Amino acid sequence: MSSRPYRSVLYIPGSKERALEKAMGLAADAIIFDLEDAVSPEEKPAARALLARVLTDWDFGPRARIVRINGFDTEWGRADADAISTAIAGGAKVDAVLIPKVNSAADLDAVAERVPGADLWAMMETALGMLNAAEIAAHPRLKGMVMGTNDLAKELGSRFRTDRLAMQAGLGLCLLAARAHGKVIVDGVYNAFKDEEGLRAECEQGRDMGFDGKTLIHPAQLDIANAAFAPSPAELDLAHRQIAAYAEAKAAGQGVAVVDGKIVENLHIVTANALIAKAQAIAALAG
Ligand SMILES: CC(C)(COP(=O)(O)OP(=O)(O)OC[C@H]1O[C@@H](n2cnc3c(N)ncnc32)[C@H](O)[C@@H]1OP(=O)(O)O)[C@@H](O)C(=O)NCCC(=O)NCCSC(=O)C[C@H](O)C(=O)O
Ligand SMILES: [Mg+2]
Repeated sequence: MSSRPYRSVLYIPGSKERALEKAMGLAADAIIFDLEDAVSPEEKPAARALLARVLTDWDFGPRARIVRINGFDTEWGRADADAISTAIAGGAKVDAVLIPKVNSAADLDAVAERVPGADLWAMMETALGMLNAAEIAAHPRLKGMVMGTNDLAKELGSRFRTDRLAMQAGLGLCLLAARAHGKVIVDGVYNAFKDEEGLRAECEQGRDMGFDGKTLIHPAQLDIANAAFAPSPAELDLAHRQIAAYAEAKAAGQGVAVVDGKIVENLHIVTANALIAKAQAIAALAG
């Protein structure tokens, strides 16, 4: 699995130069430069050219750069892929290409062939994609998955609920698939970008389920996601105490320690070390 943090993954319409400029100073772990749904058909050619320039000339620091292209079932998809491929060959820094509405591993093959120079990420947002999540996650070029909960709700005909009951089957299937194959997985967006409490609750739900972070649509959502998906001081304190107690137990010839009334075994030490490594990666990102 990636050691790079993906707590906050901000979508920016590829057509909005001002927002792209602003992103260079925002506390996002990763940016999705969007050519798909946030860009109107009329704006797509200009957005493609703008992104090629921006990704070559501008400095986005440690933020991961992910470009969401249009699907190959649209008139823009192949031209997007070719433009990104050419830009990469010309020096553009692109960490990954994000493919929308992935239904099967074959959808990834088509893009993989056309963009040899970047990792692939998949938007998980169709009913068929949910059912094929395991083969999609197993694709050798795939490094990450992004939940597209708006499109999924549209396909399911489901309604928004704060507990996201209708999403649970799909979220769970994709999480299982991503974890089985060691891939990054990021939760869907929270549309009401002025509703801080609602966003915080949904971030915490996603974090507790096991997601690496949340996709976001507005800079005002960054701090909440960054806080929710980072290890808390209390969690880090517990991790250090577990490691110390387990080392002591082991030295005394025992396989199990007890901390705060709960058993600590080797598997808990693996989790504790992963948590500390995550905190260190976040600190390194902040410089
Ligand atoms: C939602 C918005 C349309 C709101 O835009 P606006 O009204 O302009 O917001 P503000 O005036 O509050 O903006 C304040 C400043 O912040 C900058 N800004 C705004 N949004 C972004 C952004 N995403 N990244 C970077 N900077 C941003 C503005 O430029 C202002 O800056 P300044 O001029 O200095 O004051 C807008 O936020 C927006 O377009 N968001 C992105 C929408 C988007 O990308 N949608 C597609 C992805 S979601 C999706 O497709 C999900 C998935 O596929 C699914 O199926 O679920
Ligand atoms: Mg979508």
